[in-house]
Amino acid sequence: MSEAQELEQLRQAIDSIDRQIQELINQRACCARQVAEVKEKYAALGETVVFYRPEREAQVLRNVMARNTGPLPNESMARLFREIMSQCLALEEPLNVAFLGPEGTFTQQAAVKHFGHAVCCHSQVSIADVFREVESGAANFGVVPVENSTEGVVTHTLDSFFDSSLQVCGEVTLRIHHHLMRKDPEQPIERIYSHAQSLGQCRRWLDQHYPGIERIALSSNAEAARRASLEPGSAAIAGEVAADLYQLVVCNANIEDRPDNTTRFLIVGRQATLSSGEDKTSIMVSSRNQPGALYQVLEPFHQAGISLTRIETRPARTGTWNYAFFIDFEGHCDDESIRPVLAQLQLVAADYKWLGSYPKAVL
Ligand SMILES: O=C(O)C(=O)C[C@]1(C(=O)O)C=C[C@@H](O)C=C1
Repeated sequence: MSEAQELEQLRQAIDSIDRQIQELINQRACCARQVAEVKEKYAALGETVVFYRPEREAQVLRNVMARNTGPLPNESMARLFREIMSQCLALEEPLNVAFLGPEGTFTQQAAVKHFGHAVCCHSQVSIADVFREVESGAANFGVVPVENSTEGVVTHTLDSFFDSSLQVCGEVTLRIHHHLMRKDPEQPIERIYSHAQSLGQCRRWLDQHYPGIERIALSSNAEAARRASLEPGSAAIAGEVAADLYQLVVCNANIEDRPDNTTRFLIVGRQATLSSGEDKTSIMVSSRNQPGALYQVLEPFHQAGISLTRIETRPARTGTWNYAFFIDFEGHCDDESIRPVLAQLQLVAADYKWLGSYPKAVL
């Protein structure tokens, strides 16, 4: 057989498989439509029907990864199913998602990674605006950064929970790669723009390569890229999406000081999420101002053998030198093992707020 004949044979096989895949995807979409009808049928009169089910989506993606035999890697396969589910959900209900903008931010990438491409993403200028959009019902969900593995907590996000009724209904992590980008690489660099967090994540690289050059913190990396696209003597540190969006040349790729640089984002919404089997819970507690108070807050976790994934301190709103602790731990508030712990916490804490139970990030 010639090369052309061999290719022709294999391509016919691919065409036939594609037809079957397409047929099956449409069958799946029909099922999703029926699921929507069932949800509508059983919703109480006047009750908002909840189409988006994060716990089920997490289970579907985990199942895909668990049964995958390759040659496609688990994560690539799960990403394909992420998109299929995103399109299926759009048939049930098109979702509006508010994210910390502008266009081209890592938060936008996180939103797409979590919900897939079939949602409508709406850029917001601040974290407070993301919360407001969701609280008012203008958006179904919001996506905000909460912590970075190099630079630590995003305080604005944590503080937004003090006065908000929104719940955490999901988390998503994104490996962050920073690039130095320019409009015209021939021009000498006079200043470098980026978000303060990103300047911090590339501090050592900048000290080594551009020690005397002014670093200017802006509201976002995408804004930094936009400015660099307008000013010939400027460079920006941002991600690939921003470079594409503002047609900048990447002069130095992956300049983050730590190769495992990762940001965690929260999905906030107005609905509680059921248990997916592998969940996390976020709470906010403040301890009484007395000896052993923090110990009392942590003791129930220790007794129940529950692993804390994060603890963060923020000044509380209740008075000077009072503190609130933001605690994330493994488990769902409905789990048998978690319920008594939360009950105990409410007894010992001066203030207690449950922020949400949600599936652990799958992708
Ligand atoms: O199982 C459901 O509740 C569905 O609506 C179906 C489906 C899916 O496509 O698998 C779609 C949207 C939901 O967020 C979860 C899953």
